[in-house]
Amino acid sequence: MSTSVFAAAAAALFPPLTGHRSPPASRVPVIFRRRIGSKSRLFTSSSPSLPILPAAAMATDGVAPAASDAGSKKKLLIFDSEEELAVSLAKYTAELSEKFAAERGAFTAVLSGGSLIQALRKLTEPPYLNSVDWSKWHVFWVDERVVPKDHEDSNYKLAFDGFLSKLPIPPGQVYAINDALSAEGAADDYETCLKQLVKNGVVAMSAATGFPRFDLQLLGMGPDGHIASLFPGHPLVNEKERWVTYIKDSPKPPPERITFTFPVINSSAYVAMVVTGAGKAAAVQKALSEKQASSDLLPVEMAVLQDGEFTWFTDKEAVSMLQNK
Ligand SMILES: O=C1O[C@H](COP(=O)(O)O)[C@@H](O)[C@H](O)[C@H]1O
Repeated sequence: MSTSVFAAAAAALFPPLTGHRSPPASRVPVIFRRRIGSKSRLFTSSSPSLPILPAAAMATDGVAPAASDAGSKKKLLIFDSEEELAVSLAKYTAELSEKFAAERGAFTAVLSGGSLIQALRKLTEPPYLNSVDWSKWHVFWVDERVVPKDHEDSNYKLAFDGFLSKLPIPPGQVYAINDALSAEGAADDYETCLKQLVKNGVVAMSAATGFPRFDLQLLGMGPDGHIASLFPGHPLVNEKERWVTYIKDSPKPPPERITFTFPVINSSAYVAMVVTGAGKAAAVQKALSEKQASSDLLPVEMAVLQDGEFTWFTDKEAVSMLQNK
């Protein structure tokens, strides 16, 4: 891949790698930029109290290798095209699959629905089709619509048709919701399933939060800043106890859904937030620039990992409203 990568840090949000900082008063990210490649740009940050990623931890082709588990880190990758994003997302996911398969004998991958599934298409092609150890994969959904599995609105169907049906993942390791149950029943059932998988060691537990710690959550974001089925202004965004909950009045159809809660999303080891297109630029701009009062946070802004690495995979259109790109 003929790739250029720029490493950069937005001083307000992303502390620079070598100590350059914009004045604290500035709410507009000032970009510190260092050329390390050619077509995508990489912004990294960690919270001020946490170690800043060394340049060596950055990608040579737009993808950051698996990081250590210490602290919470944020990265912003900007690709010239969705095609390049898809290539990098496949490499990133394959590397994490290898890391966790070696470390714990299993790789727990959480999928969203929506545009994410199309962005995962490169994993279904060589070299990944043959090089990834698919037998180690355990697949979950961050949210699901309460519809039959063969319904056009089903996130399972979307993932099966576009991704899972092309991969040799053991069917018993693909954890779809029980579509014979009500929304309440399906959420309870999925939570019970997760608890069992924690007990038998397939899903890790976060010692820090007491919630399950998935290896990688591959998430999308709606134009309104929703992630999973956690919508702006909906009380579900404040759920603190449940692992999986349900919604019956989703503003985006269909209305009945089940969803992971923020404590589960935020306990992940890695999150890839995959966001493309100009229609999402306003939400990206809000999430990645000036911080608002906490009552005004979009769901995507509430995705803050306790101890993990959060990487935005974006294209130029999605970041078109950010300043100093
Ligand atoms: O309804 C949903 O929407 C979001 C975003 O979808 P996208 O097509 O705009 O990427 C998705 O992440 C979620 O899983 C899905 O249920």
